Amino acid sequence: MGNCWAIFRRRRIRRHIVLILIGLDNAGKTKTVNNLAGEKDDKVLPTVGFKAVNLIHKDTPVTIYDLGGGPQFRQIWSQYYSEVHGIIFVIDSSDFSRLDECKAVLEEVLSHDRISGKPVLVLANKQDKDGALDDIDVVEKLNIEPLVNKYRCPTLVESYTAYPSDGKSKKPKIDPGLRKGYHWLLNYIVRRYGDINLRVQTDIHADLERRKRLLNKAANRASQTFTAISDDIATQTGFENPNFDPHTTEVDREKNLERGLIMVKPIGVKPNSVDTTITIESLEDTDTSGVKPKLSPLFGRASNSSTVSETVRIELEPRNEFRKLSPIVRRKSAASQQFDFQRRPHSSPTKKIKSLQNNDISKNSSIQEDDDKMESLDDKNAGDVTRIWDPAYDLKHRVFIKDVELSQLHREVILTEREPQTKAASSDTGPPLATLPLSARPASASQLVRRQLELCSHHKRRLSLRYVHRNKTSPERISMMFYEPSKAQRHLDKGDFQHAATIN
Ligand SMILES: Nc1nc2c(ncn2[C@@H]2O[C@H](COP(=O)(O)OP(=O)(O)OP(=O)(O)O)[C@@H](O)[C@H]2O)c(=O)[nH]1
Ligand SMILES: [Mg+2]
Repeated sequence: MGNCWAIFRRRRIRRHIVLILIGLDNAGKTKTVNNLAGEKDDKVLPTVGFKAVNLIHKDTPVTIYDLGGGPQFRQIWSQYYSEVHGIIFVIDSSDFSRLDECKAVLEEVLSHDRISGKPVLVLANKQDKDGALDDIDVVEKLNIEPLVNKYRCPTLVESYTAYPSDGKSKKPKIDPGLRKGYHWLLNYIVRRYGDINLRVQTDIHADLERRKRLLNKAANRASQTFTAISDDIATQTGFENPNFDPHTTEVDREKNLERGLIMVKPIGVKPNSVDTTITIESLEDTDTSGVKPKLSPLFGRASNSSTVSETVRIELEPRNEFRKLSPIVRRKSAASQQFDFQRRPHSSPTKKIKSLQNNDISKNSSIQEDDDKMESLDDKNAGDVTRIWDPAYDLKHRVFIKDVELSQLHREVILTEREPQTKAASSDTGPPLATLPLSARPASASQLVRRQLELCSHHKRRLSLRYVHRNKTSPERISMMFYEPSKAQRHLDKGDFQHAATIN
């Protein structure tokens, strides 16, 4: 009865053994796996990436990943380590010049925490060549014994020759050394399948968790903080402001500063991060009692409480989505346009303000979408670190919502002027967009975001906002809000948002 139960249990376990076949390039890995699979191969080519071979061993399916051994492919080996039950490491035992490299690579593999402890078959290939090292020499030259003891890898070293097919027999012969080694490895795994597979599953799960954590981390890193300070600085720091007024004097700007006009300045920019979030702060200070606080960028006034500072964190859509949301205001009266885009301010507008005296941009503009154009411009400008201005688009204004360091992933909004809405009825841009609000071109990042909200409602897009409430005495409170657009609205207010959850 006990025997029956043992047989029943053994049958119930569905085994699937996964092996990797690695070693330096030209060691003969592909030739070896072809031998094992009984495949004829007159000529083998270097493996680019990997090749998966499925075999059966005593009713158990076996998958062997034959990985490319070239230096450029070795870095992908580790991606397979978690899911393998055993390792086959092939050595060209006739190539003495690469023994040191081989030793270093073997140690790197065995020391990997997803490999150490797993069974390893070391195959000393090309025994047919003159002077080839046999298995005992290989153990000695590669210092295999202390190595496998150190990393607790049950190991067998076998010497063999991966035979070429002779053309007569259907299947290539399998060298007895190879056969012996292969069977040893599979039998070892089958005997301890429960333990080894548990380890494999645990490693796979841990990898998935790690990947999730990394993704979350990347998303957090992607959050950039921008503090509202002024349009001038906005231009200097990557928010190229098409409404930047070159006629404003330095003194005026100082005054604006005192009045708390919005400036946009990235804080703590980390290279390689993606700017998916813009934070605009409205700060109110007790010392500036006579000064009216800046309007909250999204929802009217900042808090009236003198001690509270409010941070509005606006999650923008990912780049593609953002592009769809981005406003394009098409200019119709090109003749009146005097703006010199070749010499428009880039990184330091203050020095070039004088050159922009002729700017005569109408404040009466509205928003239209033009995805096709945006698409082509997006392609054109992908990776545009230096922001070369293309005269072909000289009637358009660009607003870069990113810092230059984040060049690969920058977002851009292209704005050109358009005639007032009354004339726009005959425009070629389609009727639905005519209902979009007439408003001045965005003067700052906050206005730009407000535009996104307007478009969001117009296009019935869902928008989520993550709020961070701060004050000087209590800890930060983070809450999420969602906006589900139901009807096109000219203005959005706090009441239009659903309060979804308080995170903290
Ligand atoms: N003489 C001899 N040549 C062999 C033997 N095994 C493989 N070769 C030859 O060695 C060369 C490389 O073999 P591959 O199987 O492509 O080597 P690999 O390890 O897969 O190389 P990569 O895919 O680049 O990592 C080929 O020309 C094979 O014909 C062998 O046992 N004896
Ligand atoms: Mg190969």
